[in-house]
Amino acid sequence: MVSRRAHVLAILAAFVLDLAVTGGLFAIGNIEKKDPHATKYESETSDTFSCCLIRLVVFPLMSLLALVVHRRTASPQSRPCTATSASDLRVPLAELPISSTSTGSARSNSSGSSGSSSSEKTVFEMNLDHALLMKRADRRKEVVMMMLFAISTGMSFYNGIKCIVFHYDANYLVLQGTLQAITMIMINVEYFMLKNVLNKFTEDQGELIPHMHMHPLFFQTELKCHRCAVCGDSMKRPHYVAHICRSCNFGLCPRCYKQKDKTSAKGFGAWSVRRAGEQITTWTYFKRIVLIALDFWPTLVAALACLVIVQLLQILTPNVQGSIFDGIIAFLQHPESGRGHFETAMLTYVVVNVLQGCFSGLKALAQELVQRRMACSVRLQLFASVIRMDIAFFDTMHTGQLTSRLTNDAGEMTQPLNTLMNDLLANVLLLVGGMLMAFRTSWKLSILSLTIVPPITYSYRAYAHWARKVRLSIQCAMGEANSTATDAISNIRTVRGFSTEEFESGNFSDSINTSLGHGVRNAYVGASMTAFTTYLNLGTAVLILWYGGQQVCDGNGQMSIGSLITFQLYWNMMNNAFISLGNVFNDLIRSSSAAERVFSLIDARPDVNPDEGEVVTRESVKGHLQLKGIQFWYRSRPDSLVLKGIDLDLHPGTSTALVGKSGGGKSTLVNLLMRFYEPTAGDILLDGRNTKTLSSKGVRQCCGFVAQDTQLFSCSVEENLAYGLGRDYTKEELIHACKAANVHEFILDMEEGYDTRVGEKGIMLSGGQKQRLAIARCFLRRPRMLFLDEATSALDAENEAMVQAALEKLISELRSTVVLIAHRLSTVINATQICVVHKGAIMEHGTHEELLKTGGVYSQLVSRQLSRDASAVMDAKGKQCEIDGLIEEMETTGGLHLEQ
Ligand SMILES: Nc1ncnc2c1ncn2[C@@H]1O[C@H](COP(=O)(O)OP(=O)(O)OP(=O)(O)O)[C@@H](O)[C@H]1O
Repeated sequence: MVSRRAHVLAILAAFVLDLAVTGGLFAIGNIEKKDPHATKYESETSDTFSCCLIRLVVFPLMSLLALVVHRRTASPQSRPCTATSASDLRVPLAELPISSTSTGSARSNSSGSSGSSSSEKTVFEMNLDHALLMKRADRRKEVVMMMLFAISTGMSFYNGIKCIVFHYDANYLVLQGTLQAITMIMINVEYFMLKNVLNKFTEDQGELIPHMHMHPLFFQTELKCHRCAVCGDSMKRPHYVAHICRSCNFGLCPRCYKQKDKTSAKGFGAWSVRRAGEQITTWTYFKRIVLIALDFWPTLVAALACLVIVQLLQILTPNVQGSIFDGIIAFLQHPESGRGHFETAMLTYVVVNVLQGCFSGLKALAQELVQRRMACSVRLQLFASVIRMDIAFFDTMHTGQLTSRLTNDAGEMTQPLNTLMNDLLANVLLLVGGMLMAFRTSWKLSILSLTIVPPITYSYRAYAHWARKVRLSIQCAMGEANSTATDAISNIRTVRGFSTEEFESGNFSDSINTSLGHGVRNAYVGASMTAFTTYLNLGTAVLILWYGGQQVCDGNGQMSIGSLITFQLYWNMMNNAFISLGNVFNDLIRSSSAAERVFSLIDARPDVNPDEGEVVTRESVKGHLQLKGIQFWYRSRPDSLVLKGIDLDLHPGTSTALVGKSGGGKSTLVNLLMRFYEPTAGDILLDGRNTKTLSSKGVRQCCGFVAQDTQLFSCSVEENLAYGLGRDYTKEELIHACKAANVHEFILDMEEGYDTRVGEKGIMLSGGQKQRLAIARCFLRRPRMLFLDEATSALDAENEAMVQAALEKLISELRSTVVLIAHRLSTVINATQICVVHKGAIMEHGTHEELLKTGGVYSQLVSRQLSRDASAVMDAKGKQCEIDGLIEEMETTGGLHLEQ
């Protein structure tokens, strides 16, 4: 990082150089006093001198003024917030998630932070006030700097015009011309440096919270449709506040920001996916995209070679065209000798065009090939990275956002190659080549024309900076719209059931309209930019034709008609190249926003790398699991300790049932055993080895798992059964597993048997059928460790008994270690040990008989079931099991007649 002092010293050096150049021009003017044109020299040089002095005084003073204006506006003491700004903002603050509870219970409920103090509200208000003041201060600073920019542009134009009317001495022509050109450069360099140093002195430092994110975070309002990178929640109305990183795509909602002082927020580091100290800019993404393209370097080199040839031919064309016109004029003046000149020029023109067509085709082909391969490579990398992420990552990431990154963003971010070659490289070549040729044709006209370059450059830079933010907002809004649509469509039955179609449409249109709003603003500003640059170009064209035409009319041989036409063509070429370069910025910026999202995912690394650690296989594992002092909290809820020191010993060939109230932590425990998450404290040992040292992929390959919400893929029954098996299987094996899970008959009843497609997420099957398929999938796997999370909850008593029997067989045959979570006592009664999990701890454990004897929670549960005390059941699911029991009993006693 360059220090402020270095910036100031650089500006002083620039001023000294400017003064020296002006001194040089002035001195040459004085040497030539004896010349008949001495007065003219003196007046021109003294004029240059006064302009320089104005620059040395006015430029720093204006910058100082901008600094003072910024400081005074940004200081809360000197400018308290007015009624129409910050105080207005304060009023609805009570509705914000982090507002104090003192304002009412409804608010405290919505905030979910009943412990918030009123001082927190003040800090939040202060942040809002500060953000508002900084915004206003920046705007005022920009107004002063715009005035300075207008002055520097005026000076630049003045100097350009002076260059062409200046009476050069033949002896010092090169020196004087060079000094004039340097003066023009210095005017722009000084403005640029002053602006930079001013930004350095006025920039907001942000807040660095290293354990959360490696770049400083800035409090910002109006971030509608942006999502918190940690909890995945959208920023809330009315101010849509977030603490965002200006370097990468990271934003914290106020609620997650409140966790910043807690040590438990350590896990948030997974989101800071950049290497330490790396500053992410458009340029960074640009470099990375180039690096991806380099993977296909032979085709790329061919495309580049063709491009260079095409551009060189294009640069040659105006020269040949000028020669044709000069040839025509020579032919008119001297028909004998002029004809040859004309014919040679025409022949050259034809050859150049034929070659240009041929190489353009080759370039297009090579480029298309590289681009398609690149898109493929990015999508593969992105998916590979996403699919390897921790489950915790998916807890905080919305499916809609992820798919949007895979499809839209991944496609858009590969566009830069096109932009890079067709626009950037091609136009840079045209610009440089055109400039050299233009200087060769008329250096004075060239300097005059170049005066418009700085205003266009600065305008594009400012626009590009602004447009980047707008593009990001548009993408966020589109991502939000995607998420809403995905949510609504995948939960369409719930949406229809609750008649929330209008609510969902409202949410969708909210995001779409936000994106439209940003797009419309972008269109207006973009159009103004186009109009501005068009007028600048038009002015320059008028100047060229006016001054060039005069030189041709003077007839002193300084310029021929052909040269004027050639210059005009070169100028048009440079101009078009320059305008296209502006579009390059826009395209690169658009792609860089997409790249920002894609690379942030490609760079993300899981906390646990599935391939790291000692490899274990089904054959080498016995399945003895030991849990020692396991503690755990979810990263997205670091405040609540879900497991509070669990100790358990699970022997091979045994089954352990986890029972207890909903939310007690049973599924979480199974998730840890499956290594979906790593324990926050304590160790899990597999056959005496800490699982942290084992490859999580290997461990999972020894496991079978049936989740609460049975997950099937949109493919055939057989493909679902063999999913992730990793070995060959026989039809007999498959049928045996299905028979054990009592699913074989039902599969055969379907039209296409094992080839029947089950639909998206198994939509064509009933809950019980899906569960039985998932159990059969586990049986086919013959796992060392089997985890069943309410895997039989949707089965009737008969089916459940059959599955139980199959489980018994699995345990005795394979000596598998089985952990099952169930709410029905009938499911757990035969387990080797039963653990009652309550509020993250194991309250009691033992066999059914042992637990009945202790007279604890378990025995109370059993006795309440037996006494059919419906009001004393443990939970909603407890009620369900009583009803099941009642139904069974009534069926056997003949008291219940079910309609067929
Ligand atoms: N992905 C998650 N992120 C944050 N908190 C979670 C997550 N999953 C579960 N929790 C919380 O952890 C606690 C324990 O949940 P868990 O699913 O382990 O309970 P359970 O005993 O299995 O409940 P049930 O019997 O209803 O399935 C609950 O308070 C729950 O809200």
